[in-house]
Amino acid sequence: MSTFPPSTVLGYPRIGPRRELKRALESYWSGRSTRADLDRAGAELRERTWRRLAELGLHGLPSNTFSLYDQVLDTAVLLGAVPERYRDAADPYFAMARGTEGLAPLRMTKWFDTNYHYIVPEIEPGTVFKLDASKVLGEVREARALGFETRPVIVGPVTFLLLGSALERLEDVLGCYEELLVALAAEGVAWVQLDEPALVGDRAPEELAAVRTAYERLGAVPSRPGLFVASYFGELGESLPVLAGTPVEAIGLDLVRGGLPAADLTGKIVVAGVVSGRDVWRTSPGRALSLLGALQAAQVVVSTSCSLLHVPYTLADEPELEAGLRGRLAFAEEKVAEVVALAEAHARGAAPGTPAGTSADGPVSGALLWDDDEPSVELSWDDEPSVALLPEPGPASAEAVKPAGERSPYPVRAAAQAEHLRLPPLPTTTIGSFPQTGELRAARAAVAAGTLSQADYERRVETEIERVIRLQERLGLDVLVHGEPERNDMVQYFAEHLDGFAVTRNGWVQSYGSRCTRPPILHGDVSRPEPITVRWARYAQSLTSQPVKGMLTGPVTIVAWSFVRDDLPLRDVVFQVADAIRQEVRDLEAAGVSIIQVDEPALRELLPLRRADQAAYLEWAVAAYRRATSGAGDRTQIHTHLCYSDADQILAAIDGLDADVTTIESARSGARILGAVSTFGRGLGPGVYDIHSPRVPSAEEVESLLRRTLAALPVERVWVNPDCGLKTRTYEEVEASLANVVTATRHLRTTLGA
Ligand SMILES: Nc1nc2c(c(=O)[nH]1)N[C@@H](CNc1ccc(C(=O)N[C@@H](CCC(=O)N[C@@H](CCC(=O)N[C@@H](CCC(=O)O)C(=O)O)C(=O)O)C(=O)O)cc1)CN2
Ligand code: MET
Ligand SMILES: [Zn+2]
Repeated sequence: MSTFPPSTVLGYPRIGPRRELKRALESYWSGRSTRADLDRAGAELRERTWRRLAELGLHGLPSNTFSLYDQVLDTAVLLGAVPERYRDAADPYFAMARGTEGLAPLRMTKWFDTNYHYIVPEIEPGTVFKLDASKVLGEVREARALGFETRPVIVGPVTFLLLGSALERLEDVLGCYEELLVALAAEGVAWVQLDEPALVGDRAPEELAAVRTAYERLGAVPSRPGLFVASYFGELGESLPVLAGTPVEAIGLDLVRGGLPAADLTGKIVVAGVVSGRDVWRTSPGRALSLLGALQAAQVVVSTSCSLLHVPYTLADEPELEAGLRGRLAFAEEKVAEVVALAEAHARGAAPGTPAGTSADGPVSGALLWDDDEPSVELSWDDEPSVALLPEPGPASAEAVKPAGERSPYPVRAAAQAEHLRLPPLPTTTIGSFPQTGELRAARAAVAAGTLSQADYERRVETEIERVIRLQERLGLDVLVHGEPERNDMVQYFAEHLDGFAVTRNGWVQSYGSRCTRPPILHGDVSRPEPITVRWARYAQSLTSQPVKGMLTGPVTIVAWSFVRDDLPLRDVVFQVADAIRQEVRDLEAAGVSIIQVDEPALRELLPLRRADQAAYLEWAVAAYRRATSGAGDRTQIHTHLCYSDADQILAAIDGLDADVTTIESARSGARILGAVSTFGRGLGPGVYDIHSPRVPSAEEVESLLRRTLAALPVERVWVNPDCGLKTRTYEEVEASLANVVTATRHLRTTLGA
């Protein structure tokens, strides 16, 4: 087996530094360009990435890290797991990802504990696996034509099947992987990377047995590339000795979140993830080199802890960042430079902390890595003892805040709210955002460019709020929203109005498909200099006699979707944000807003991957939410919103949030949540409209989902709403869909005799 290149990354961003892929995709989807145009845009992005990685001095270049939508969907296509109903679609790949006329898309859910979403493979007993290696081989050839030898990256068989809840199909799938290895060897590929992040979670004995079977079988393929199994997002734990006992030549370890391996890896190549792919902080060279030096292995390769998909492209595109902060940061390109510099230092046998100084061959090598040698503190959410030993966070300000938990019990509040709000049965509402129009986005860009005044911008926001209010009145919705037109994003907007955060101009990170966010950087103590949303809420309420919900993002979500300082326990940081939101809740209430929604869609996302750590997390996360919301009086109705399909796993914690009403994704996931909600003790709105798809649901479809909800919950507690906010949809889609939602609800009310 050949040696492994001394430095590599597990994966790379693919949306393009200026979101070129987003534009190419959306242009193709809207019919403004052809599939060939899209493919050309993809090829340009791949070429640019390989060239840049090589320029930065990286030795082991990955391929197949590009995807037009999602790497798990690509793997399903690779293995032939395309459900029958999509096969005749004009473009089956995007039909699975987004749905088409009359055809709902596949489910989509969060990739482990990240804000990236993957398409859930649909594997039925009748699924026939059949290899289609064209994309993988195509990228290898494409890179080779440019002069680059690459290592294809593919989701591994165990993770793929666990994501598709079909581990029993291991034998069938392994046949395809064996065939793939043979094809790659015939192509002259030296190494292949199989990603197995699922192995960092708790794995049952039969799952560990599947790991053994899989890698013994693949290891036994007579003529094959070297096998590199990559783990990330945590420590392998009990999977490590199993994997180490198979013939795989190289094992990737996340040494940012996990510790040095406990198993004997002296016969293996260790691909050491010492540069974090999950944060934007510079790597401490001292810590990284001592880890590298401590590894006992046949070869130590320097790498990232996971794919760099989760960080922005480059600091070079952020001229406005304050210099002091900037000096502490590294985005993808800078992280690649760190990997290269660490590999050089490690090869020279540098003692920890020795400046590299002389590595003058790369444009960003030495200086970036070494000129500030402050050891950075480890990620605090792995830091259990410090979490346990934390003192209670103090109040945000000297002004005495009421202690958490002082609202009356739910039945008392529910009665007070019913009296005050006088809503019909099955009240209809939406989740907050209405379509973000191109005009609004352009107006924000114009303010940033100095070509539109703040006052003119604010008038446009008001005009949009009025349009949204009138539309909802016309549609006949019961609880209105202002539509969030003033927000670029539900997290970034709050970060821009709180002290302690920095935001980027081009720091885009893919969230799903063509959708991206610019995660703010939470680098200091958080506080709220002044009210954030009150003026918009007050304006919206002034336009109508219907109740308008105030709309806030919860503390866990603000932190989860930001890059967070690593010198404080995560819990402390979340409580700082909770105190700021608490002030906003009280100001909204004082302004006469009688329903306030505090979104917590990322509550599930930060749930630790190992069960042993989950209860402690849920306890403080729920406490932070209650701290943010419990300043409201009994008559004020607190809503929360979560949007992921496996909320059933933490339903008890969601109940613990003590919100009066919870709206939750359900339509996109075939209403599977309904099986678990009967014990839920408060108002609940399982979504009846999948907003991630451009499809308009019919009134019949909505009514049938509502009937299923009513079979699971008492009618007095049921709310009617979409799965999530409407910002990614067009007004045309939204009007038609919401009209059907209202029609279905009214029809159902008549059949209830209500
Ligand atoms: N942070 C976060 N995470 C989340 C969600 C979320 O809403 N926020 N929702 C869930 C699903 N994930 C999502 C992630 C992103 C988007 C989304 O719509 N993102 C927008 C960008 C939002 C944004 O920052 N918009 C800015 C910048 C918009 C822009 O593109 N401006 C143009 C210029 C304006 C123009 O002429 O069009 C440019 O920069 O080129 C604004 O509105 O101000 C997109 O990809 O299109 C939706 C859902 C889970 N995770
Ligand atoms: C990802 S959850 C989104 C909630 C937010 N209030 C919205 O409607 O956009
Ligand atoms: Zn949502």
